[in-house]
Order: sequence, then C-alpha cells, then structure tokens
Amino acid sequence: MNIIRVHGGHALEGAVEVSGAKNSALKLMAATLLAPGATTLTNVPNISDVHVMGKVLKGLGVRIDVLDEHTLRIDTSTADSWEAPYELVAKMRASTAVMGPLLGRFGRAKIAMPGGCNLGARKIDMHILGLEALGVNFDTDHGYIHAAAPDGLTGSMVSLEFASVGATENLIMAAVRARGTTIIDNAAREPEIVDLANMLNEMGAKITGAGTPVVTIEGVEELHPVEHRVIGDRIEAGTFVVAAALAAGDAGVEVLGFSPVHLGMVFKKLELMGLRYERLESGVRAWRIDRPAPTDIQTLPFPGFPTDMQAQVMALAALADGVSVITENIFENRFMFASELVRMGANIRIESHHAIVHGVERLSGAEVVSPDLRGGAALVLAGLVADGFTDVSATHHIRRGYERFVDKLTGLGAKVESLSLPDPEDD
Ligand SMILES: CC(=O)N[C@H]1[C@@H](OP(=O)(O)OP(=O)(O)OC[C@H]2O[C@@H](n3ccc(=O)[nH]c3=O)[C@H](O)[C@@H]2O)O[C@H](CO)[C@@H](O)[C@@H]1O
Ligand SMILES: C=C(OP(=O)(O)O)C(=O)O
Repeated sequence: MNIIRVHGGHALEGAVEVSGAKNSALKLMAATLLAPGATTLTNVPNISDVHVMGKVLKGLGVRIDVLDEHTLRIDTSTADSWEAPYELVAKMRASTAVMGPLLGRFGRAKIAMPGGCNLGARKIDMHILGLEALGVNFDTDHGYIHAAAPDGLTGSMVSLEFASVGATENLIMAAVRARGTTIIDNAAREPEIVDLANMLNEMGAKITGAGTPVVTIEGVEELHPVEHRVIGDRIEAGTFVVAAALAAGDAGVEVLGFSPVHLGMVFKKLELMGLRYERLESGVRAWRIDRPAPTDIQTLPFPGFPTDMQAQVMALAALADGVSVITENIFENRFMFASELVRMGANIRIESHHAIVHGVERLSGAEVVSPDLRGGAALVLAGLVADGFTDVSATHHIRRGYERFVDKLTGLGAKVESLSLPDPEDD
C-alpha cells in the first residue's frame, strides 16, 4: 500500500515551479489527431493521466516519442483506428476528448461509455447533442458509443445548456474540420480552452471568441502539425498557494510557472480569508495566514471559483476563526474528502451540496484515504499543519494530476515522505 506520510509543523520556504496544466495537456494531445504529422508539445506534465492519454493515442496507431521528461513528439500520420477502449476510458474520463478529433479526422469514433466516477454521474449528453447538431449520428451498444458522420460534419449553431468544459472542447475539435461555420453559445471559458483554441489556430484553424461565452469556428480543409507549449497548471499553483497560506515561514513561498489571472476568483476569496501575496513575473509570492477568516464560496464555471480548488480551500477554512459555507455546484460527490478531514479534527457538516465548516484551532494527524485527486491533495495540505503525522493512502489519485508532489513539498522544507507499507487487507 502506497501512502504519503506528512509530518506537521514544518514551515515552508523557497520557490516551487508548477508543471504544465493537466486539463490542457490532455486535450492538446487529443487535438494532435487533427493534424496528420508530428506535433511537439512542451511543458507536458509527467503525471499518470498524461500516460493514460498516451496509451489512448497509441491504441489509435499514433507514435509518441518522449524527447525529454516534459516534451512529447506525437506523430499522428499513422493513426488508423477510431476506438477508445473501456479499460482506458474507465481509468480516465478525459479519454472521451478524442471523440471530437476522431470525428474531425475520420468522420467516425467508437468510444467506451464513461459511466460514473468518484465525483458523480458525469454524463456526456451535451457532447452528444452538440455533435448531433453538426451532423453526427450516435448509436450505443455493448457499452460503446458509435459516432459517425457519413456525409461529413456540417457547421451549425449549438447552444449548451451548461458551460461544460469537455463538451465545448469536443465541439471545437470536431467543428474545426466541418463544412461551414459553427457557433457555440454558452461555451465554457476556462483558460485551458483558450490554450486549445490557440494551438488549433496555430495549426491553421479559424477559431475566434475562445475564452468568451460565444466561440465561432469556421471549418477548414486541413490542419498542420506545430510545436506548442502547454500553459502552467493553475490548479497545481492554487494548491501550493493554499500550502503557503497554511504553512509558509516568514519569507513566504514563491509559486512560479503560471498566470495568476487564471486564478482570479481564488485569489479574491483567499485575500478575504487574510492571504497576503504579491505578483511576480511568472507567479506569486504568498505568505501564511495567521488565523484565516471564514469564507463563503460557491463553485462555478470559469471565471467563477473552480471546483478543482474547493477541497484545498476547505482545508484552510477548517482552521478559520468562524463558520464558512462552501457550496459545490459542479460535481455532486465532491465532498467525500470532508469526512476524512473530520478524522483529523475538522468540524464539517454536509447538507446536500453545502458544507458548513466550523473552524477549529488545530487539526491532528490521522490515517486518511484520498477519495479523489483534489481531495487527496487537500488532505496532504491539512497534514502540513496537523499535530503529529498524517498518512494519506490511495495516493494514485494524487499522481493523476500532481507531478512529483512529495518532492515539490519537500523542496519547500515540508517533511513529507512516500512510503510503501504492507497492506492491512493482506493480513
Ligand atoms: C480533464 C478536465 O479538463 N477536467 C475538468 C473538466 O471536466 P469536465 O469537462 O468533465 O467537466 P464539465 O464542465 O463538462 O462538467 C460540468 C458539469 O456538467 C455535467 N455535464 C457535463 C457534460 C455533459 O454532457 N453533461 C453533463 O451533465 C457534469 O456531470 C458536471 O456536473 O472541467 C471540470 C469543471 O471545471 C473540472 O473540474 C475538471 O477538472
Ligand atoms: C476533476 C478533475 O479531473 P477529471 O475531470 O480528469 O476527473 C480535476 O482535475 O480535479
């Protein structure tokens, strides 16, 4: 059993460089399918989700050369399959991001139905409705979605019921090769979507409005391979900013390699909780908050407060001087880590999609289970300031999205170790 053991009470100092954004890199990798030839992606995070997307692409006949730890040369000229199998989609839902590119390239895709995951049901009905508007027929059997556009894709007007990140991305990636113009209304505005549109435009696509609620895509005949740098990971950055808010020494901690503009609402809420920070050329320096003020947060699509930062900020609110209310509007199961935080002495009551967090003066180290990616990271953060040590298990969730998390924290002066312990189930 792999665990992360965190010894509380060690002040953080120095600088940490964040990796490329998981949620950008995965979609950029999928988008390379649209440009036959070799695209080079730099600043790719070395995380397990990227390895899964690599397997998905290889299964489609793509060749991937790892030029260095963060640089992938992805040659899609040999792609000859359009199937994303169950074993990979079940491991990582973002595998469904190949649907739009496969439709754009081959006019067909066979994708395992993703099913639910530990964050909730996570349907893909909006992806399907949007692609149907572009002329795609869907059929499902034996757990697979068969998508086909026998007459090619045709540009259309698509209004999304909700600003879904994945649906917006799949639609953009299909529409770049459609005949005519596609307009996506109520599109998601996340920075990773802007990164995707930027790369596609470098490849020869004609996309305007990415980062706004109305994205217009004029279809083109072909796209060509490029070299593109993945943007810095705003969620990894936000995680380290919360680490600083909990545990930085007097000199503060520098979090580098991302754009603070991508975390506007997170900084606004953290400032109201007492965070002091200064902008640097490629990041921020942040200081510890002596005793955080309580907060009132609701997760929303960008530029609202990101659901992917909710758990980390709840770990901070657990130590606030008062009662915080945190409302989760995006994923129904995203409070699972709260009961683990309660094992560490937090006082949290969940009422439907609201968490009422009564701040306590101290947390105490305990054995806890990482229920998902961000919940796991939040438990490690809580361990930084808990009395004694905290053992966080199910660390594979954390490796999905954090490159060398333990090393980066250790580099800041935290006492954190990766350990392999005998599994109690084996006794
Ligand atoms: C790999 C990746 O980029 N993941 C991010 C992406 O996930 P993802 O792209 O899956 O998130 P969406 O924005 O699509 O989902 C938002 C909500 O809409 C629902 N929904 C979505 C599509 C659909 O067809 N039908 C439907 O009901 C989902 O179940 C969820 O409740 O955006 C989320 C919201 O910012 C982030 O938390 C994830 O980190
Ligand atoms: C929810 C997340 O990712 P995914 O959509 O890949 O599950 C996340 O990055 O916090």
